Amino acid sequence: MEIVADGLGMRAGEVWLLRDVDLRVSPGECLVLTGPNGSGKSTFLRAVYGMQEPAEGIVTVGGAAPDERDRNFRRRLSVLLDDSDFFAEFTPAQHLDLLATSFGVDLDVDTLLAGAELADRADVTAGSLSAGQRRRLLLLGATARPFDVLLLDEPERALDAAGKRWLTDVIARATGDGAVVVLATHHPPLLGAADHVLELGALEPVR
Ligand SMILES: Nc1ncnc2c1ncn2[C@@H]1O[C@H](COP(=O)(O)OP(=O)(O)OP(=O)(O)O)[C@@H](O)[C@H]1O
Repeated sequence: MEIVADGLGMRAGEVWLLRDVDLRVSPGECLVLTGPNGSGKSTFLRAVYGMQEPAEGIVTVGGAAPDERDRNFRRRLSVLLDDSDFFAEFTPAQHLDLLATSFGVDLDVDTLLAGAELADRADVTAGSLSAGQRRRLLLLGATARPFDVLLLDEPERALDAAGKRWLTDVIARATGDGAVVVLATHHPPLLGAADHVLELGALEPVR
């Protein structure tokens, strides 16, 4: 599913966060969004997910306007924008079982948990995981399910050095499988995954 922005402009109140953005991200490619706090990275991700309308121009996903309310659309986009996809009373193994059931896929839960270094945490309630372990579980959930597009907002949050290397591998696997990945980051090494970089931060007043 290709992502296309054509003359895209997004505002926050009386400033343009981004304007006149033209880009095309094809299957197998990764777009990395960079820029300081408040520069519009999350806003761009919300536009791609159809949560926020552009003020100008258009963004399309797979040739159509994105709509997060559309179930078929949501099944093709995997999104990790905050920590909400998380059930504190479920164990990591139960999270992955639930995912396998809802997407009708077989998941090798033990291998996935081992890859995320969560094997010894498989059967404790997720509410008792550390911040970095919780992030690993969320990333695992977002990437173990089928998707054509993966949207990640600061996926490196709370990860240690080994976790960040694992994240890099997970992203490479996703693009290698032909998905489009769009991620916002404050972790410069993730720019190594980028086929395209959108640098935000030139806030311009709305006249
Ligand atoms: N719902 C909203 N209503 C009004 N303004 C908003 C809303 N959401 C975000 N903003 C504003 O838009 C600007 C961009 O926010 P955004 O979250 O997109 O930045 P970001 O680049 O992701 O920042 P960070 O690096 O801190 O995550 C900020 O000034 C923010 O206050």
